Amino acid sequence: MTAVRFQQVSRHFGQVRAVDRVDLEIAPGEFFAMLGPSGSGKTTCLRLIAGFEQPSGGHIEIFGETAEGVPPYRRNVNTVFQDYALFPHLNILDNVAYGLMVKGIGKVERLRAAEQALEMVKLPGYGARRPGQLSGGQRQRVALARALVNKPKVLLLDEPLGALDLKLREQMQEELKSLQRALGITFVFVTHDQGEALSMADRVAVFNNGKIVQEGTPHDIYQRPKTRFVADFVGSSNVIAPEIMSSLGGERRWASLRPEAIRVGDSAGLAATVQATNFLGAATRLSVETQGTRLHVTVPAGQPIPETGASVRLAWAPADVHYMDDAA
Ligand SMILES: Nc1ncnc2c1ncn2[C@@H]1O[C@H](COP(=O)(O)OP(=O)(O)OP(=O)(O)O)[C@@H](O)[C@H]1O
Repeated sequence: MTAVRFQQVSRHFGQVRAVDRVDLEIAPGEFFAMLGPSGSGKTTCLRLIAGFEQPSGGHIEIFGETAEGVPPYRRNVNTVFQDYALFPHLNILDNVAYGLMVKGIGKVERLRAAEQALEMVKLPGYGARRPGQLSGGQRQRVALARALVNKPKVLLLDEPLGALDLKLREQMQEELKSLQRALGITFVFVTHDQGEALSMADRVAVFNNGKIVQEGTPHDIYQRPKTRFVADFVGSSNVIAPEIMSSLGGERRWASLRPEAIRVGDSAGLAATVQATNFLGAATRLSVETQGTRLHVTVPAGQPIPETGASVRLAWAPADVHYMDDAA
């Protein structure tokens, strides 16, 4: 059984092909990330699963049932929005219980379920407050509890951590991941943050121009990008032109080379000049120039950092060069 299946699904808005013949299969219990730049069609895909949009073409199934024509509230799916969409005039418990009230569940039962959901997201006892009395991270948890209380089979998350500062975002990434494991619910997560997708997801689909350009485990996507677009978008790889690869003794094809795969020394290797150094804390990022091409190199903390303007030699293991099928 597949949790979510897209067969040649499209969604057009006038001339815009927001989603363009997408095939997709998400397994039950999977943490699936949709990653891509702004306007690449991720949110529209999520809205198609939720039922807020209908496809212009193709077929969608959710747990084996045809989704076309089924309204959002009849799908076993809930969405957590980036802006959380909490009701400011209701207290937290009523916010969380709202979906159950709409379904006609009695007061005692729905408040008990809402309390449980608040415990799940580590906010027990916060029920009497109003959304305005909570921090951003706490509001985010309430939004999550409000979706979980409905016991959806698929939880859709649209950039749910976008409004949080970095530290809180990292903490919530871990919490979301462990909650997902504990509950076994299928999570479909939209983000334009490659670090977030790679660290949280079991599988990632990379979107560009309404299409999935690559799909795989975070490791696959990072280590073996199929195209220049994926190499560039997922983790700032060096993309090296065929002429340069062949002048370096490699194949005459486009290749990607991760900044951390390049070693900097002063004896053997490719001659390069340091153009800039950028201290990042755990590492320093160098920008170097060689044969008219600029490369990025990551030097881990504790190793000597050459000065700007210094001549250095670059080396890497041939196995770290990843040739790409397609130059698009
Ligand atoms: N209701 C709409 N009417 C017209 N065009 C739309 C509509 N919704 C989305 N689009 C267009 O469809 C394309 C894909 O949008 P979508 O929101 O799915 O992208 P996205 O990858 O989620 O981007 P973001 O990260 O900015 O949310 C964009 O060009 C967008 O302008």
